[in-house]
Amino acid sequence: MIAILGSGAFGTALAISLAQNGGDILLWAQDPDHVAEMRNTRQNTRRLPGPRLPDNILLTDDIGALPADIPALISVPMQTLRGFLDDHGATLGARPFVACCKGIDLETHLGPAETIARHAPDALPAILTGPSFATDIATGLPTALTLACADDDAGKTLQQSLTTPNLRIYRSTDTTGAELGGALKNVIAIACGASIGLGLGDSARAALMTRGFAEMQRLALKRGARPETLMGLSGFGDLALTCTSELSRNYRHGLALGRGEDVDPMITVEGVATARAVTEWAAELAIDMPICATVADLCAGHLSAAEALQTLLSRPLKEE
Ligand SMILES: NC(=O)C1=CN([C@@H]2O[C@H](COP(=O)(O)OP(=O)(O)OC[C@H]3O[C@@H](n4cnc5c(N)ncnc54)[C@H](OP(=O)(O)O)[C@@H]3O)[C@@H](O)[C@H]2O)C=CC1
Ligand SMILES: O=C(CO)COP(=O)(O)O
Repeated sequence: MIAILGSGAFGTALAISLAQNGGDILLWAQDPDHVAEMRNTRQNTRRLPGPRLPDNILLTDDIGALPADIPALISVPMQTLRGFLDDHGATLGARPFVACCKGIDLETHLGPAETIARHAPDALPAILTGPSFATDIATGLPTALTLACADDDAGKTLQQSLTTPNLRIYRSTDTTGAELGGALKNVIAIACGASIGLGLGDSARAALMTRGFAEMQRLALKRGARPETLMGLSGFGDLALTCTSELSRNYRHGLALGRGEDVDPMITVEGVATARAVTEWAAELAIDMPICATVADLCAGHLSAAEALQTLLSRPLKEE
């Protein structure tokens, strides 16, 4: 049995895929009405309308009822992870906690696996990340993800249990590289969306992706990440997906800003808070992150998309 805590689009998609392996999947939502709705309709109409929830997905709002020892996949937005762990970490006790979110905490500047290590000290922290749209996973399209866990034996066990016929899991011990790649690519996706929204074309987007990747590497390597992790699914792979697809909420958020359209504050767009967190953090570490800083200003309304473009284009010329 595997528990998935958080019934958003991603948690639900993972539950549907993992259910193919035959064992029971416990899917927890914080709202009892949401649980009742999913039980009655066998669909998650609020967050992932369409795909049917197989019968071996057991729905619950009782987090205290989780069997001991089974891994808990935590699929809540990054800015709520710390509060979730403070509320439920002790109840969940010692077991693998697999973070399924992407971002950097605004207050602590920690990524998901680091947040688990700090706020749920009894848990074994791991992270599941990489290029994957919830709708692709839920509809059975082939998807490859990285499972990073510093304890390689525990990582191997998780890799086995999270692999499904359509979900191919690669393993890493570099949790820092995996969590920073997943967090930072969302910020660059907002920049790419904005450039397309402004009508700047595909060449400008390729430049932003490349220079954005240079920023991702700069910060991650300084934090001790391994270069090959950044080149892998959780870094380059997810950057490529998110910067080029309108299925991405981060990319669509940027598109709207570029076009001067309103954005919906109820949609989970992890790159907005992460842009701010990473800009503050990079300043503390004296790392140059001009694209991330410009995205932070754009999202905060301090710059228009056209001004953001001008900010980047007017920077002093430098060696690549
Ligand atoms: N969607 C995707 O394609 C992918 C998403 N991810 C990552 O997964 C994470 C979650 O995203 P996603 O599932 O899309 O988000 P959604 O917006 O679809 O759903 C967020 C879910 O989190 C729940 N939630 C929010 N705060 C809490 C809390 N404090 N305690 C318990 N539950 C809470 C919400 O519950 P409620 O409805 O009650 O508010 C909701 O069910 C993000 O970090 C995202 O980057 C990763 C890969 C793919
Ligand atoms: O992380 C994702 C794809 O890997 C999902 O991207 P969005 O959160 O931008 O929709």
